[in-house]
Amino acid sequence: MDQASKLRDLMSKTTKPHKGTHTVAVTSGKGGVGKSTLSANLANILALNGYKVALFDADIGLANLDVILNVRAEQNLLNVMRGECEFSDIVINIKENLFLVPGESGADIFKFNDKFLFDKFMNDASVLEGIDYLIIDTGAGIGPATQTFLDASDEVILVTTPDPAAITDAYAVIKASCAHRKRVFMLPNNVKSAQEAERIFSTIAGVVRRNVGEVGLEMLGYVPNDKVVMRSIKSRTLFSDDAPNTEPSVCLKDAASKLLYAVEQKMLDTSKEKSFAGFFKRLAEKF
Ligand SMILES: Nc1ncnc2c1ncn2[C@@H]1O[C@H](COP(=O)(O)OP(=O)(O)OP(=O)(O)O)[C@@H](O)[C@H]1O
Repeated sequence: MDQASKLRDLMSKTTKPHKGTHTVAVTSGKGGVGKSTLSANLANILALNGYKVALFDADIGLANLDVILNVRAEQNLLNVMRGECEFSDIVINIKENLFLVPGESGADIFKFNDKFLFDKFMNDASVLEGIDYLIIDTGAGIGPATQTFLDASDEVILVTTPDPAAITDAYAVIKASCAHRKRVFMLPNNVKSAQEAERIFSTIAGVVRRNVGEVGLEMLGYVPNDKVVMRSIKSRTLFSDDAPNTEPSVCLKDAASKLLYAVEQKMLDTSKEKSFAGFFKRLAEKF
């Protein structure tokens, strides 16, 4: 069986009714705050709950997700756009319901505006039409490529740590890249307690209210600083698999439930058709 047929076969084994692909960008103001670790574990939690999930690594310059997931991404979307390989060749099936799509750090992907290859990619991308959640690990900061990924996504999760520089940079992302969004979810990471997470949230929310205006900043939850997280990173495993009952996993499961609830609610009042390939079409139009 060729790779495209294998993927189609995996897509057909579904446990939940497919209601379109929801795209969720995970971003941060500053690098090294845990964005990739939380993206991978959030995707894993959704996959464990029966959703079909693709993780799109848009931060490949600082190659991360393949390391975290302990796989080797030989080629990425850039190779597809150059016509060097097929889309299905780059998709890595990590485990049941979880797929990795190695991307590129930004605009380079869509500089290759060969219409034939783009149309072919759009057609080939239909192998992942059954994906329920596309989680995008974007680059950190306010660069134009990251902004484009945020603009093309349905939801944005902003990760920050208690580090004052990370908080200032998180605010800068909201001001520069999210001022027009109705909703941005905040996910403080590496915190000492729920109270510390709340304090970070109210600080940023206060500054946003005074200076940016109508962005609906919502607390998605928090993840504590915990050696379980560090241990799983070192052993290249996911803490949500290794230690499902520890505080980081339980907290991230709570955040995932909140995300699912918010997305389901939004679906009730929008008829916008969402598809896996549709996200890349939106992205290409924006670049
Ligand atoms: N909750 C946590 N508890 C303990 N350590 C953590 C936690 N979250 C992240 N870390 C540490 O932070 C490091 C950086 O995490 P990660 O690579 O996910 O960050 P990132 O924001 O994606 O970085 P980059 O900007 O390079 O993409 C990890 O190696 C880990 O040691």
